[in-house]
Amino acid sequence: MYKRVLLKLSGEAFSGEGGKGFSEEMLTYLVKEIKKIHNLNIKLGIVIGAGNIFRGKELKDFRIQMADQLGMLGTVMNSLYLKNVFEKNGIKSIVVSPIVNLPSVIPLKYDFIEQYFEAGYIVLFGGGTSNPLFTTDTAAALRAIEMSADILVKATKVDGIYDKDPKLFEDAKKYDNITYEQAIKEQIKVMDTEAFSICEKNNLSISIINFFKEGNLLKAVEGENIGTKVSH
Ligand SMILES: Nc1ncnc2c1ncn2[C@@H]1O[C@H](COP(=O)(O)OP(=O)(O)OP(=O)(O)O)[C@@H](O)[C@H]1O
Ligand SMILES: O=c1ccn([C@@H]2O[C@H](COP(=O)(O)O)[C@@H](O)[C@H]2O)c(=O)[nH]1
Repeated sequence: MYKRVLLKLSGEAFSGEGGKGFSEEMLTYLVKEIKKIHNLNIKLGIVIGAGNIFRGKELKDFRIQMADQLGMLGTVMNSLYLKNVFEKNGIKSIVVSPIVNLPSVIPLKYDFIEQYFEAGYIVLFGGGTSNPLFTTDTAAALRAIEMSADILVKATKVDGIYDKDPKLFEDAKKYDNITYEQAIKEQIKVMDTEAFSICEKNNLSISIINFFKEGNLLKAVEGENIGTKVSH
């Protein structure tokens, strides 16, 4: 079982697939799935996307730098939202972010992260990389390295990596294992090339799983390859 896990959650984990906003039903499901791994006493960091609010590239009439800043703020909103949901469910968490100065958000300081883990907090990393032109996949790779995670689990809406987008091609074939090199060479769109590259350089394996299948998150943390594993 992995002891230090960085979980990248799609913003759509809050809204349901293809949706916007926050769904009570989805949040109940999310808490149930998180409780299964939180009880294992692992050090858990979470990076949340903002697909349920804004993705920069979806805002067509905006300059990309502007749109991306809205996206990054969306990730902070999601982190705060999740902190509140966790609180109501007896789960201790803390929001850290390099981009905003708000009373419930702590500035990102590497030296303190371990103390939050030791005190039993889940650390919610908001604000992405703090730079436009990236996505939260790259932020997840960065934060995973910074917290010395054993694994980066990307919990998304497909069962893993396929040779082409399975949402568009019915005949797409799934890989159980793939190297970073192959993922980059084949320009696999499930995650940014930058994220694959950071993980490759730092020898951090990635597990891509379908978040919407009950029990998948627990299995991934226990080390089962239920989706696709990216490694050397
Ligand atoms: N080769 C591929 N294998 C698997 N999925 C692929 C592939 N190419 C494209 N995809 C698409 O990538 C999507 C997952 O990435 P996406 O960025 O949309 O989600 P996310 O990062 O989980 O969400 P968010 O933007 O909210 O963080 C899947 O829905 C899938 O359709
Ligand atoms: O480092 C980052 C991270 C995110 N953004 C912007 O936020 C949105 C939401 O993130 P997703 O990973 O797509 O869910 C993203 O589309 C970017 O617009 C950013 O600029 N920099």
